[in-house]
Amino acid sequence: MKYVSTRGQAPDLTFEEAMLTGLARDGGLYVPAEVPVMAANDIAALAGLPYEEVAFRVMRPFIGDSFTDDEFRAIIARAYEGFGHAARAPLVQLGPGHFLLELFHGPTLAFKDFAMQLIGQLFQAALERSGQRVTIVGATSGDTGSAAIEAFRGLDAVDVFILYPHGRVSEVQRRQMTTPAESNVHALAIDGHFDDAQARVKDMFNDFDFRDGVRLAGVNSINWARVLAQVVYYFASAVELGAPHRKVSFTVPTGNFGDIFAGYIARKMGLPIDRLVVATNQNDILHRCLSTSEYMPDGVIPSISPSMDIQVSSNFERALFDAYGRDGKAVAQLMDELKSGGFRVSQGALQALREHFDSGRCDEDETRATIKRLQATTGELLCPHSAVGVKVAEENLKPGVPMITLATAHPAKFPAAVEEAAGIHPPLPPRMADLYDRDERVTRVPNDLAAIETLIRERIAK
Ligand SMILES: Cc1ncc(COP(=O)(O)O)c(C=O)c1O
Ligand SMILES: N[C@@H](CCOP(=O)(O)O)C(=O)O
Repeated sequence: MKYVSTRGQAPDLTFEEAMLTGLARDGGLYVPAEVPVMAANDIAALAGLPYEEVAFRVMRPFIGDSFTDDEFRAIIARAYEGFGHAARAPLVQLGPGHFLLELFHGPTLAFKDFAMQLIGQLFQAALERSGQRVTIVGATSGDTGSAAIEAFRGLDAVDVFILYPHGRVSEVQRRQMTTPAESNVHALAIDGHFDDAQARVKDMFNDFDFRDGVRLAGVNSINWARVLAQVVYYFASAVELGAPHRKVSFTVPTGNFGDIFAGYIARKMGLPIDRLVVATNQNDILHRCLSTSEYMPDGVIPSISPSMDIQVSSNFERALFDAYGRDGKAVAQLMDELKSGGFRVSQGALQALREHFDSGRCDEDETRATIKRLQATTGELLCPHSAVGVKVAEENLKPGVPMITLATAHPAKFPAAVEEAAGIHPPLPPRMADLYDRDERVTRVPNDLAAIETLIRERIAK
């Protein structure tokens, strides 16, 4: 199994190489050269299996010989043993034909744990084997950072630096990143918004002296292994509702396009997905692009679903690569245009995107109203991101095709917004009850590449 860059100018890599590399050296993102297809009877055979076994069967073809079957099974078992629900990703019915996939039972209460717990184990196994050390950098609007810190804290072979936008994450998210005491964890609060943090991370990957000097690795969804781990719950939930004998649709609260791209991969693998619906908050660049073909970032507006406050959506590049017939040059051209303001997707590529994706937008009042209404009618207390998904899903229900909305975070990560909307304060699980009493450790950094690189070099030299 080989991985190729979306910009066509970087060397092809194995799964393990792509995982440890993060961003391709031409600035692109790695994708499988070919997506393996699962036969309908192999999909049907997933019914009733434990989540871990579904994970093994779905991901195995992408791993090549990077890990043996026994190693990979053991890694998967360790990754999910700390989840607070036996089903890992339970499905709850919200109404006729509408289901919620609860992805927030992992250690940091967001869907990121599904991938991050797995790649924490994969990195550890690969680094032990090679005896190497790496410096992980990540940008976060709140959830990737806490999940990465939880997965990598205390690991000898890794220093982990997480850039989050100062003042723009929830207090629970911030404390999850700033309270771990392990010395290999470094929370950095950047002056700017998420897009700035993500741009600086990509700049570090494109600065080869720095990249090679500190052995840079990435854990954002630029890392293919992140996306792959998320493909699994599309299979697990669709099979629970009757796939492959029946089609299902998914609505996905979307920001960086990683989670919904995982659904797109599941569809390419043969899972009968009818529609993949992109749900955005008021930072609706993806909805606008799919509606009008124009991709023009116009500034991030802070919202009550802060993890989706993104205008430069990293994984959209992977979807564009396919939509442009895997033409790396065309993608590189679009990304150059993005640097100078934005781009317009060609009619052919737009049509290709619309074959898979629908989209919708949910504003702040609608988000609050959805949290309140769902709590009153179903008893389900949604986080604001999941509420965005539910509202957009309701507008896209189709008779005869079950809709699964991804619930991407636990309401307790966003207690202020949830309480304002529903009048209920969602408590943290008991294991996190002392989160507000723990000491915080964070470094404020300017939105300046050289300053951030200097700080990282100094910290890892200690
Ligand atoms: C709670 C939550 N919902 C939705 C999203 C959007 O997911 P993606 O960036 O994969 O589109 C994020 C951030 O990634 C998130 O943290
Ligand atoms: N919403 C994310 C943003 C980063 O996304 P990623 O999936 O590319 O890591 C967050 O919570 O940090």
